[in-house]
Amino acid sequence: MSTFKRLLGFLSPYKIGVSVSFALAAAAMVATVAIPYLTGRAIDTTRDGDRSALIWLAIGVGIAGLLRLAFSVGRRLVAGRVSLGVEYDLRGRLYSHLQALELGFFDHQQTGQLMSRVTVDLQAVRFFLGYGLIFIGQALFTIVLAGIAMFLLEPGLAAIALAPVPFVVVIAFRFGRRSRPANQEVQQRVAELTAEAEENVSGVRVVKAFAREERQLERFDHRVGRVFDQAMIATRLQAFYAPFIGFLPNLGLAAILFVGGRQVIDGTLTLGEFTAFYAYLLLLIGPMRMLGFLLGSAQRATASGARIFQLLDRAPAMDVPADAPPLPDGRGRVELRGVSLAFEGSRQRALADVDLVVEAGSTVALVGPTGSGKTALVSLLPRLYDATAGEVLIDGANVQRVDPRSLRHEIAIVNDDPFLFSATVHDNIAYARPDATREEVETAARRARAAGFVGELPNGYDTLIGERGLTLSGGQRQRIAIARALLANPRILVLDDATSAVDASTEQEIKQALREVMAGRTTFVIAHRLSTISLADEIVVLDHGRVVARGTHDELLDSDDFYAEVAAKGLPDRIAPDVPREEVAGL
Ligand SMILES: Nc1ncnc2c1ncn2[C@@H]1O[C@H](COP(=O)(O)OP(=O)(O)OP(=O)(O)O)[C@@H](O)[C@H]1O
Repeated sequence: MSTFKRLLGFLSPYKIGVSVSFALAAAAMVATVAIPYLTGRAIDTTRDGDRSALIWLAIGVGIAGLLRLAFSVGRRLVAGRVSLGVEYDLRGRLYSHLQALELGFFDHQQTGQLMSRVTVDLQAVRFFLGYGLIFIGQALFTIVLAGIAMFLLEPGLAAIALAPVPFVVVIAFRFGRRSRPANQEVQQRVAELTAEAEENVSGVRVVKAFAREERQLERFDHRVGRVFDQAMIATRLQAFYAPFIGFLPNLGLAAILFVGGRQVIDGTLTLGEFTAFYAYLLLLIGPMRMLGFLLGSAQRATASGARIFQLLDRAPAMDVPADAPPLPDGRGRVELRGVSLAFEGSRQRALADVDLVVEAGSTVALVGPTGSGKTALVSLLPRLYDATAGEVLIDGANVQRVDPRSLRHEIAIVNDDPFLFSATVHDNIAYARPDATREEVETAARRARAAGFVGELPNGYDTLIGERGLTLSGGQRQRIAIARALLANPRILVLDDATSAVDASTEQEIKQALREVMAGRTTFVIAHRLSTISLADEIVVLDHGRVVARGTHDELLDSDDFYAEVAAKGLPDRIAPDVPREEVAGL
């Protein structure tokens, strides 16, 4: 189905509104078309010296004007509602579609590109569907009505006056064909520009830190220039075609002045008829001029529509069975059977044939060099990604066959750079459980060792924290995120470098607290500090996506050279051989 037809589909819930708009537009045009007729009659009446008829004709013009006003106001109100309704629906559809898409989709998208679709493109579509389409209808209706009126008045003159219309139609179509690709490219470049702006703002810290403002400005300028150049191409097309379309009827005007004027002189046409005729022709020029602009907006809407459909047509890649049951009860036993994971667009497997059983309630540390697949492994548990091969089971249920909401309810992940919303501390901690009481929030914060600094914030738990929690330090953000995870009371807790930004003594404190909260739930710890790793009952060593060793810290130090090397090189608090592990770990 063509993009245009699909766009019209968005109007289907508003059939009544659209019909009423068209009917009101038509009624307004009938009133408009009546005015030249009445004016012509009035002029002839002046010649005949009929004063009383003149009054009635003047009243008639006034009434026609008022009707036109009333119909136009009504049409704008109804059409405005349709337009905003389409915008409302489209926003909702786009947003819920984005929510339904799997995480992997977002890995390959620039935020600005998505933003641009839900703002710039959506505006173009809603303007056209709400207003443009009706204006086009109104313009065509005016042309037809005025044409009929002219033929009724004087067919010969009408034929001359309307002679340019076929040319207008041909040129308008040519314009449409040429401007569509030009507009599509403009929209694409605007999206690139939005993406660039978005990156500049999000990356402002790096930009400032490296004093690269000028380079960013240059890049931005380049993008702005690209938009400018392409928009100029579209503007040139518009600048040539739109006035040209408006110019053609002027030829008719000149011809009518010449031919019609002679007929008046010869006495075969009254002055009134001639004036009416002339007024009809003037009436035609407006819509014809508008037609060029409106067709341009139709092209923009189609270009934007194509970009919106690209997004809507991207089906979620993560299958969820229709009647997926919730995760069965259990205490969080995790089993990976022959699991492999290859990220989209990546040739190497991030995980390769991993077999792993983590008993309920135990704590396992994942250790391995950077890029060895630790984060990849834990992201399979809540189905942030799907294993390419093998099965991930939680309490005996394959994660791909249970309801993802109930699954994710039972797993909380804290990572090294947690995202906090622009909301109060309370709301951020209670994100997974908005109904949590202040007392519960405070308990979670205490356990995460966040209560201390939250108490010092200007409004305590009601302090608004800025976008991405910029007003908080990295370590503070991590502690809020730990509190958020604890309040969710999950069956499985994943701490992915979750304490990397807190100082050693705070980490000790958090650890003491974590020992309490880890009791009774399965915990995965990814950490580079030996002190954190030592919290684990068991350590799993990963390398290049494979499990290369597992055991306790002592076992591995003795038996596994790789772990010994990772421990020695990768961990800052390298242990002296004679210091007991508990001491190093601060337990
Ligand atoms: N979303 C993604 N898309 C494509 N490739 C990815 C994605 N996430 C990770 N990778 C790749 O998968 C491999 C494993 O990454 P992973 O994040 O699991 O490593 P890690 O062991 O957690 O590393 P680190 O200790 O640095 O956090 C890496 O080669 C990485 O480049």
